[in-house]
Amino acid sequence: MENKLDLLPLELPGYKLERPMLIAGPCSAETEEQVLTTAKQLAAQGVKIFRSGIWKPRTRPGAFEGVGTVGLPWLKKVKEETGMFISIEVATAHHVYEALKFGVDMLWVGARTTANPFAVQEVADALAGVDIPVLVKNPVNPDLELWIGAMERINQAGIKRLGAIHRGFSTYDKTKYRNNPEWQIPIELRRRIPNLPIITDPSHISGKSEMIAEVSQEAMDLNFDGLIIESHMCPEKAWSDASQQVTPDHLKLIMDDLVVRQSAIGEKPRVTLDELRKKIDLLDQQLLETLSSRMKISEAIGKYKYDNNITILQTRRYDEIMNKRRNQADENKLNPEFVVKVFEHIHEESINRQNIVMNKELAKK
Ligand SMILES: C=C(O[C@@H]1C=C(C(=O)O)C=C[C@H]1O)C(=O)O
Repeated sequence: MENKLDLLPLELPGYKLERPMLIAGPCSAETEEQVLTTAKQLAAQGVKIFRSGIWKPRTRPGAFEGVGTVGLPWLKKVKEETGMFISIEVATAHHVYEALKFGVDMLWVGARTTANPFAVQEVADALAGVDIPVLVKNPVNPDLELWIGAMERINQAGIKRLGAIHRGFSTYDKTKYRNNPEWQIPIELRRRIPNLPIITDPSHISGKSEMIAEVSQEAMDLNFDGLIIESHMCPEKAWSDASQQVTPDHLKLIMDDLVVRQSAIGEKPRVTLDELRKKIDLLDQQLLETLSSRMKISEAIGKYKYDNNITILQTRRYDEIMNKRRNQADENKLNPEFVVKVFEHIHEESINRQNIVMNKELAKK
């Protein structure tokens, strides 16, 4: 499928966004005092774009669902008193109209909304004819097409200042992340739509304040364009997402420590990079040849199994292989989880190949 978005740079009036673009502010607007105090502290740290949740989609009923429209005048005040741009999440046409009424500068579509094309279309229709930057969070499920589809809907409504927010993906298993980053998905998004800015949300990926620096650094090293970080004047008292918010002072430390490497490859290091890349090309070639030889053996095994009436899947052998390869990972200084994933894919393909052999043999009869 073609991935074409009609894009303009993600700019705000009178403010050119530079890498890393930073959006910071509390998970939720709670009170006028909390919003203004947090905003002033952030503005003092040089933050230019303030975020705050007004309507909060919650997993279960009964949790704090945001203050709603009453919070919008507080944000307007933030804009007037600090000069920061203000940004909020919208999930319905009503949210869009209210946000625009109160001069919100930038909007984002949340992960749960992105997952629902009807909701995204409603937001897109409400945005028709409006020139405002819109960011689209990845859907909760690791579905790149759904993410791109949501951006296409917003783009088709005429929004050209578009960006993506990578906030990680829900998993049933508990991992060290609140939402698994699955970096390969935003990397693939970058490959497909190179001029689309991608902003990382380390707060929702990590779910804990002490991991935000690490995830932010990873985002920068993957050449993503910005960060959206939840910051609250008093995180432990926050009405939502207390564990993943940082104080404005903590945010400053994170930003000061962040190493922002250049994305372009300069003249001098190119020589060594070229050499290293040649080595990678050669190794990849060897990997492919090895894989091809392995598949040929699988096919021979497939023929043997056909002739001897044996099932393709041999669970005990498969199990033995997986255990061995997992142990060999360490010896080869490889991550065992990575090795297991690779061999799962190899096994799947090996089974497919044997299936094809068996079917061919069968057809000969
Ligand atoms: C190749 C075989 O068939 C299947 C594929 C395997 C593999 O590719 O490593 C292992 C076990 C079987 O499930 C085999 O039986 O050895």
